[in-house]
Amino acid sequence: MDLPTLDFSHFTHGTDKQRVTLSEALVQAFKDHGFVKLINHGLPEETVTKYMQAATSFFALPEESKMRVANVKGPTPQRGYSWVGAEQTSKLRKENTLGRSDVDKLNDAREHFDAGPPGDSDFPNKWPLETEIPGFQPLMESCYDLFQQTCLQIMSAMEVGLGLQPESLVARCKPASSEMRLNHYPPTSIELLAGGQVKRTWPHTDFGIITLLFQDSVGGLELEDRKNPGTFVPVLPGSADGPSEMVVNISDTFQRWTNNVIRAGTHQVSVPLSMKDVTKGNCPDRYSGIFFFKAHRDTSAGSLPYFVTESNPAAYDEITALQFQQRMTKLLY
Ligand SMILES: O=C(O)CCC(=O)C(=O)O
Ligand SMILES: [Fe+2]
Repeated sequence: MDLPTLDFSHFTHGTDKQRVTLSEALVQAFKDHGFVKLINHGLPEETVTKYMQAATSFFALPEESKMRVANVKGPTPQRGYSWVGAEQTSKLRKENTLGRSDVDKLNDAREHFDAGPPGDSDFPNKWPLETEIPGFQPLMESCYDLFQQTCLQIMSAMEVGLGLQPESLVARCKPASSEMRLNHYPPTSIELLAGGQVKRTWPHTDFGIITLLFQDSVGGLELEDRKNPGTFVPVLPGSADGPSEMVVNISDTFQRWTNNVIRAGTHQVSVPLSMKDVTKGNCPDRYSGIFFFKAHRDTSAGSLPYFVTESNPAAYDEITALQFQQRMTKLLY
C-alpha cells in the first residue's frame, strides 16, 4: 500500500484549479486510508524541530518533576504527565481485548505529556517549573497556535473536497479546543513486545477531528491496511534530506460528522521496520509530537445532516464533542 504524499501549498498558494484538485485528492486519500502525508504544509521547519526537542527535554526531567504535573486519571481531558502504563490504549477497541482474560495487563510502553488550549479555564494545563525546563510553556503555546491554524486550513480544503459550504467545518472548531501531546517510548525489550501483552501503542483511532503527527527517525508507526483489515503497514519517517513531512489522520469525530463516509485511520506503534527480524535486545527510544485537532466542546459530535440520507441513516448519537471525548477518555483507565 502506498500512502499518498500531497503538496498542501497547492491549496494554500495554488490557482483555483489546483485548490480543487488538491482538496479532492485529500478527500480521496482519507477515504482510502484514513491517512495522508503532507509536504509544504506551511509549518516552519523550526517549529517542528523545536516541538520534537521539547519532547526530549520534558521526558529527560527527573521522575519527581514529571509527577508534579501528573494527569489525574478519569474522564476529563488529559492534562500533564501520564507515566508508562498509566493509560491503556488496548481498551479503546474491542478487537484488542476480545476473548482475553488478561485485559488489565495489556499495557502501552509509553509516557506522554498533554496540554490543551493556552489559558484553558475549563481544564487548566499543567506546566513544569520554568526553572527546570526554561521556555517550555511559551514554546508549546506558540506551537499550539500554529498547529491550530494549519488544521483550520485543512478543514477548509475538506469543505472544498466534500462540496460543503465554506466555513461549515471551520466554524465548528472555534474557539479552539484542540490538544497537543508529546510521546516518549523508552527503550523497550523486543522480547517483551513480542510477548503480546505490551505494545508501544495498541491499535486505536484518535478522538478528535484530525490528528497531526510528527515522528523522529526511529519508525514504528503503522496504519491499518483497509484492503487487508487487521494487518498494519509502516508509516515510514521522511528522509532527513527530503522535505519536511507531516502525517495527518482522520479521527473519530470526523467519522461521526461524515456518518462513516470518511472513516478514522486505525494506527499503532510497533517495533521499527528495520528491527522486525531481531529477537533480542531493545528497541531504541522513540519520540513523537502530536496535535489532536478537536471540535469546540459544545459542538455536536453527531452526524452532520449533509451526510445523513435514506440509504445512510444517522449512525451516531447526538452528544457534544466534549461528552464524546469524555466517553472515550474514560475507557483508557
Ligand atoms: O507515536 C506515534 O507515532 C503515535 C502516537 C499515537 O497514536 C497517539 O498518541 O495517539
Ligand atoms: Fe493515536
